[in-house]
Amino acid sequence: MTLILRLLKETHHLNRYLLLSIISASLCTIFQFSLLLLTLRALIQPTANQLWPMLAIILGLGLLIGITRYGEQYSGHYVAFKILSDFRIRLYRHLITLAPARLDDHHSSQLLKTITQDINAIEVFYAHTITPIATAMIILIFQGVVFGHYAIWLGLTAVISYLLIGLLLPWGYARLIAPVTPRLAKADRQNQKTITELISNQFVLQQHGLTNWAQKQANQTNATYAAGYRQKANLQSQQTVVITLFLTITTATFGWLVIKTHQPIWLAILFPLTFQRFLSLANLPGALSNGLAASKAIFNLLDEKPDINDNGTQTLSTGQSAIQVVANNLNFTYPKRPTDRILAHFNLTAVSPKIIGLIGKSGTGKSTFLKLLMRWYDPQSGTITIDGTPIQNLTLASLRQSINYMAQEPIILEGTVWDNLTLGKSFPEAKINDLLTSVRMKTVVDRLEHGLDTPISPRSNPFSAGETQRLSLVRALLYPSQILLLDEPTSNLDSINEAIILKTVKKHYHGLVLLVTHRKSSLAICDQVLDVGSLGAKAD
Ligand SMILES: Nc1ncnc2c1ncn2[C@@H]1O[C@H](COP(=O)(O)OP(=O)(O)OP(=O)(O)O)[C@@H](O)[C@H]1O
Repeated sequence: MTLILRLLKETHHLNRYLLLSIISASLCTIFQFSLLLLTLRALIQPTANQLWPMLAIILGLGLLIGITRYGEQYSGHYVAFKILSDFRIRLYRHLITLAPARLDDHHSSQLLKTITQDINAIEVFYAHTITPIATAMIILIFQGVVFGHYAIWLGLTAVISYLLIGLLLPWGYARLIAPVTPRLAKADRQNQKTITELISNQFVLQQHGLTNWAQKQANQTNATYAAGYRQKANLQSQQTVVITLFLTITTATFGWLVIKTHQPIWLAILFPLTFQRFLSLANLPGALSNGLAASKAIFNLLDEKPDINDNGTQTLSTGQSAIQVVANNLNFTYPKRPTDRILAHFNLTAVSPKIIGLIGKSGTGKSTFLKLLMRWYDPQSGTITIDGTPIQNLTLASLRQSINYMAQEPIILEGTVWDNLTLGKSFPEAKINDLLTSVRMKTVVDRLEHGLDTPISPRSNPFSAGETQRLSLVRALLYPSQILLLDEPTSNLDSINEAIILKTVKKHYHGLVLLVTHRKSSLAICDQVLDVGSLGAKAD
């Protein structure tokens, strides 16, 4: 209930459209009911002198049905699409405050599900629950009163039948289906994950003769999913059968009452045609349970507090070339692994212009220190200062603009080669060509049919790993910054690529470079080498 109230509160600005949808839907059903009633009455009890007025009324009702149906669809879809876009925008905005830390942990696939599938489920929830329930209640009263006007027993039978079919049965089945839905969703996720892994890791599986084993795993998760799906489908078919049975019984009872109370026979024909709005409620349990589960996931994400705040007000002056970074007595554990201390009393001083190599055993915390410097996370205690200013006192924008970060896996964006280098800012082509020449990429790019205008994307990248890394160095050099963080940028590359990258950095970069590396050959360009283990990073 709290969830539903919060959903309504969060979308209160759309309430007038919801109301419009409910009013249009109710009017539409009232006009349909009146049309059926008048037509049946005219057919079964024809009166010659009423033919033309009757035809005019029927035509008028037809027109009104069209208009109100349009109003219902228009406002319903408006609410649904607005909710879709509003929640997406809110979630994206919120994610920007949570990222990069939130995307740095290992649950980003769940996050993507929340952004895509869960928002869609909320949209379905609004489209298929609130308006249908409210409309059904209005129609229940209206049709109950109309039938009651002919005979009180007819009115009562109609109301009880509507309640049974629109409320009690769906509610009963909702209780039966409720435990199955999350189980099914979990099995579905597991199944998709297993199959994706089976396909994407096929090479490794074949190499180790594990294809059959992986296939068995996939069959098992698939069987669990299929069993859950069958259970849900069975319950839903059962519900359809029970509803049909109830409809038959209530129609027969109503017909019998019509005869008993000497009412016109067309009332008995009209009655079974008046269930449309109540039958549509039968699908409610599915939409409701999916919608509630989805809103829970979305609200959990929206309620998540960022690991860092952006309360700093100072900015770094961008012009100066010399810069000093000091880490003083840092203590840090990742929020998700609070018992695993990564940095303990960690100290480091680095002054530009200099290339400083950071070395240390795998997992000691070299990349972690870079993440603290970029403020993906804040340390539990200790400070990092740049030119004497604690980085918490700087605006995030200023801090991050003063740092260029190149990771082991270069980032390729959807767009042309030019877009990927310039990130939308305008640069003289000669400057780009110069840098491309420095990293020996000019001829590689020129060989492409459309040169710098060639479209590339993470899925369709015509460059090798080394070439992509060299392009991302050009991007880094185009955007001036005082600090360049290189997180094992050459570890996947051959010595030629490594040499090109390091020589270009040495030649073109005049700020402070922190180079995390395991390769002895990379250390040759460093002015200073620091072993993070001796500075306070995790010893084992
Ligand atoms: N987002 C995270 N959440 C929890 N633990 C993390 C996270 N990122 C890294 N770790 C853990 O922190 C420790 C230090 O990782 P880090 O990547 O800083 O080490 P590293 O010295 O750069 O290692 P390598 O040389 O292998 O790249 C590791 O044990 C790692 O598993």
